[in-house]
Amino acid sequence: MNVLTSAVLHLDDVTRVHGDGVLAVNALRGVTFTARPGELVAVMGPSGSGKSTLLNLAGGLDTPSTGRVVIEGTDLNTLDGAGRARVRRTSVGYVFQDYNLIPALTAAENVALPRELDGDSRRDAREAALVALERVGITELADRFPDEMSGGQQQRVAIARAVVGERRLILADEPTGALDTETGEEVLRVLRDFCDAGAAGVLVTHEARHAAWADRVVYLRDGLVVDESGASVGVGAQVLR
Ligand SMILES: Nc1ncnc2c1ncn2[C@@H]1O[C@H](COP(=O)(O)OP(=O)(O)OP(=O)(O)O)[C@@H](O)[C@H]1O
Repeated sequence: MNVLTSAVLHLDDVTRVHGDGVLAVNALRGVTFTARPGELVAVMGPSGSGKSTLLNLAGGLDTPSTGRVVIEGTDLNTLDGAGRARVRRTSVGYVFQDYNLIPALTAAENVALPRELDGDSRRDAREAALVALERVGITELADRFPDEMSGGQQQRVAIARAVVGERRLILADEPTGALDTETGEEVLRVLRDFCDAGAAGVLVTHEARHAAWADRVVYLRDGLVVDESGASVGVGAQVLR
C-alpha cells in the first residue's frame, strides 16, 4: 500500500532551520517519519535533538523549511493558513504535560470546545464530549471544573479533548511529566487504547519505561533519526497491556 494513503502522519525528508545567518539552527536535518493507524510511536532523544520541532511540524503548528508533512493524505504544503487550521481542528489532537485545560470551563465544556469551534451546535458538541469522556473512563466528572480534579483526571480530560470528533492523530508531549508513576501509567494505557482502536499516536518522552508502551521508538540526535527500534519494544508493549 502507498505510505501516503495508509499513514495517518507522514514526514517526508523534512528539514527545519530556526533563525538565519550565523544564528541559524538546523533543528531537523532530513527526517522521514511515519505513524500508521493503530500505531503508537515514541520519540526519544536528548534535549535539543528536535523532538518538539518534529511534533510542531506533525501538528501543522509549524512549517518545514524543506520536505513535506502529510496528514491523512493531505500535503500541508498545499494548504494556506486556514486550511492548515482546519486540518488541526479535524484530524489532530494535542496532549501536553500541563494539560492546558481552560479553568473556567467544566470537563465536558473543555472537551466540547474543539467541536464548537468547528461549527457543531452546543448540544452536538456536548454529546460528542460525553462520548469522549466515557472512552477515557470519567463520565461522572463531566460537570467538574479542572481545579476539582486530580492531575490524572485532568490529563484524561485533555486526552478526551484531543480525540473528540474522531480525530485520528494524537500528539503527546511528555503527557505524564506532571504525574506520579502509577497515574502516568494509567494515562499511557488510555493513549494506548486509542491507538489500538485505530488512532495513530506520537509520544515524546524521556523515559524508556514509557516508551515501552509504544510499538516503535524513534531516536533523534542533532536533528537526525539515529535509530529506530521496533520488535523488542513491541514485545514490551504487549507485556504491559
Ligand atoms: N524558535 C526557535 N528559534 C531558534 N532556535 C530554536 C527554536 N526552537 C527550537 N530551536 C532550536 O532547535 C533545536 C531543537 O529544539 P527542540 O525544542 O525541537 O528540541 P527538543 O528535543 O524538543 O528539546 P527538549 O527535550 O529540551 O524539549 C535546539 O537547538 C533549539 O535550541
